[in-house]
Amino acid sequence: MAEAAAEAAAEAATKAAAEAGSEANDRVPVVLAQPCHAGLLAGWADGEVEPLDALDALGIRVVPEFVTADEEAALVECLEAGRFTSVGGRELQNLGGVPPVLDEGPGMVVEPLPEWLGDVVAALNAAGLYSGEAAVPNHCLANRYPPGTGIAPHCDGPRFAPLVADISLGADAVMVFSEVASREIVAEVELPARSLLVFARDAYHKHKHAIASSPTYEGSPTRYSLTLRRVKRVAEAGAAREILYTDEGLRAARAAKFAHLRLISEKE
Ligand SMILES: O=C(O)CCC(=O)C(=O)O
Ligand SMILES: [Fe+2]
Repeated sequence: MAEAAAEAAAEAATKAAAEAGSEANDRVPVVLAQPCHAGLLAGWADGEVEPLDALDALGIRVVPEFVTADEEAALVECLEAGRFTSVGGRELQNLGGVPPVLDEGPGMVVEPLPEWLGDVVAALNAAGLYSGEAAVPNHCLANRYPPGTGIAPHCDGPRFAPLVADISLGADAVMVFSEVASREIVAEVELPARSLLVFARDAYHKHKHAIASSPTYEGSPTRYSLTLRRVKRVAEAGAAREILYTDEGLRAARAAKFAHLRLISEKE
């Protein structure tokens, strides 16, 4: 696709996503029960607890049944009320803003995370995942994988604080971690529907992760994931106004959005 056409498509998608956002925002919070998870991950992100196993030592842990089946259904319903943008087969919604691609510029113009997601963040916090404000997620990339799609090996990179909370909904998947330097596969981690995957430390910095293509048989379930992270560079309130209300700001924001879409569609 020619660059101009791609840019126009990205722009249309941005507009559609902005319009769709307000629909999804109206949804009430999905309240999570899971009292057993309180404190479960305290100190984990900083490597302050004894690892459970070799995976955990690398900075990878899966918490099965982080949400119940009812909560899963409610979360999927909230996602389906928003509008997904198709990027390289998989479909996504940027919630909380569009992460900046470039090192310069004012950073992400922060939009509040949708209300329906509020208790999910609270539950992660209650589990003790975040040791300080600098790690609390301000962004959620929601992925939807139509049959036959996945995500190629990639690192989430320096735009985010190195701590990912990834909730699987609707279907199981396997995440493959491979060492950046050697490309050696070090782990194939099962992500059952309703589980929470957290990864940090070496798993974040020294490994790529990938999701194999989803199955294509008739009636195969659709998988969704909520990937919650902290975007490190955010625009000051004044800068945000400049971006949103001046022609130059809007042009820069569009270019950044396009670069972001290109980045996430060209993983490896
Ligand atoms: O779908 C997933 O579980 C992983 C998504 C992912 O790696 C990403 O959005 O960066
Ligand atoms: Fe990722």
